[in-house]
Order: sequence, then C-alpha cells, then structure tokens
Amino acid sequence: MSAPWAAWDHIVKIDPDKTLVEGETFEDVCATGTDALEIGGTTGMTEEKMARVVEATTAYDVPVYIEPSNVGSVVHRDGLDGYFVPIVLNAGDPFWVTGAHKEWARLDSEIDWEATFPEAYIVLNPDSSVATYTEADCNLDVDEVAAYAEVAEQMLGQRIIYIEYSGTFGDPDVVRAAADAVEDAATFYGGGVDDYESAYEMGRHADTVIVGDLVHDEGVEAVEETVAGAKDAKSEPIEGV
Ligand SMILES: CC(C)=CCC/C(C)=C/CC/C(C)=C/CC/C(C)=C/COP(=O)(O)OP(=O)(O)O
Ligand SMILES: O=P(O)(O)OC[C@@H](O)CO
Ligand SMILES: [Mg+2]
Repeated sequence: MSAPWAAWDHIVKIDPDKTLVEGETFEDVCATGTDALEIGGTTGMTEEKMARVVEATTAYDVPVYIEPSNVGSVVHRDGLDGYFVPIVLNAGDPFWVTGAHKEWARLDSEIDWEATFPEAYIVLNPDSSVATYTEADCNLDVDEVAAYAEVAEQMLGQRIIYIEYSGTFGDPDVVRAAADAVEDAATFYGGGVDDYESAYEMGRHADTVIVGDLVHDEGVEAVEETVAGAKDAKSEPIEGV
C-alpha cells in the first residue's frame, strides 16, 4: 500500500496556540484544496488546545494528522487519521532525537503504530522557536544537509525528510540537494511559503510543501494561492528529468 502522503503536494499546518483570521472557520481551511492538515506547534501547546482543533477539523473531508511537539500534546480521537512524529536529526539535545519518543512509548498505552509515521527533521532557521527548543545546529552546508537526508533514509529507514525553515523562506538549493540525496523517501518543505511563486518554487524540489503561519496571519485566500503553486509545480515537467 502506498504511503498516505504519496500524492500530497500541499499540507496546511495549524498551530492550536494561534487563531484563524477573523470570520474564517476550519471548514474554510479544509476547502482550500490542501491535501492534508497537520496540527502542531512548538510553543504554548496543551492537550486541551490540541483536542479542540482536532475535534473541529476531523468533521471535514481532509485527512487530519497530529504533529506533536511533546508527549503531552498527543490526543487520541475518532476521526483522526494519524500522527506525524518529528525526529530532529540536527538537534543539540538527543531528547529530540529519541528521548521524547522513549518517554511517549513509556507513558502512552494507546499508541496506534499503524497510523504513526516519523518525520526526519532538519531544522535550518536558527531564529525559529523550534531551533531554540531543540538546540538545533543550523549552521550546515548544503552538502551536510544532503548527507543528513541520505543517512536518514539509508541508515535510519526514514520515509519522510522534512526541511524545516519555519518562519522564513529557505534556500531552494538546499531543498533540491536534500531531494536529490534520497531515493524513495519523500521530501517535505516548510517555511515562509506565502504566495503562488514561493509555493511553486519549493514545489519544484520538494514532494510536499507545508504552509503554517500564513493560514493564521493572512487566511484562506492566500493559502489557496499556495495550493495552486504547489500543484502547478508538479504538473509541469522538470527540465533534464
Ligand atoms: C515523541 C513525541 C510525542 C514528541 C516529540 C516530537 C519532537 C522531537 C518535537 C521536536 C519539535 C518539533 C520538530 C515540533 C514540530 C512542530 C513544529 C516544527 C512547529 C513549528 O514551530 P515554530 O514555528 O518554530 O514554533 P511556533 O510557531 O510555535 O513559534
Ligand atoms: O509557518 P511557516 O513559516 O509557514 O512554516 C511551516 C512549517 O514548516 C512550520 O513547522
Ligand atoms: Mg510557526
């Protein structure tokens, strides 16, 4: 069976600690044409906030996955499609590579492993909360990022490589290098995608483009543009391939 994300060009990441634009609903977010929702954020996460967004989004016809940033933000609910759990390859503290995961397996007796998928994160914006939180070494050359991606797939068996520039638009050459370094693993890109062009540009290199802050700051019309950009990037042939 193919992976759930095999045909996803675009994901909206909803931060339960942030609000939607006034007058917009989760139904509107689900109607943008995005392929899936990931629910998660680094700071201010609680089980209660997570549960509220999960319950509000699972009613619609878009897959909904939790992306936990700590053990306490995982909730189990009917209608939820699953869990994308980060493993931060370049974290400064091994807690964010395997420690939190060990604690989760110890404390949560309801983990649905069939619906749980790790994401091998490479965190690259030193000014993001996620970089601070995980003490990530963001000072990496393009070939180091590519090597992390290769090791993640070939040695750690990871099926998703997540190039994370949360809050800022990243270097497309880095994303391309990571994508080129893997054989079958999917490349996710997130960070600063806020219009058709930025989604198109990263969508040329990454398999899936993730849009976070935009849904909270600008709203669903802006998100729709990024859906169009990410999808058009896939529908046009890439020169030389
Ligand atoms: C094992 C379990 C259940 C949890 C731990 C999972 C790990 C290792 C989390 C590390 C942090 C991480 C990669 C979180 C994913 C979500 C994410 C990157 C959100 C975006 O963060 P920012 O945009 O930096 O933060 P804010 O928007 O909250 O400021
Ligand atoms: O909020 P932005 O900058 O869109 O980043 C998306 C996502 O990669 C964050 O984890
Ligand atoms: Mg953010």
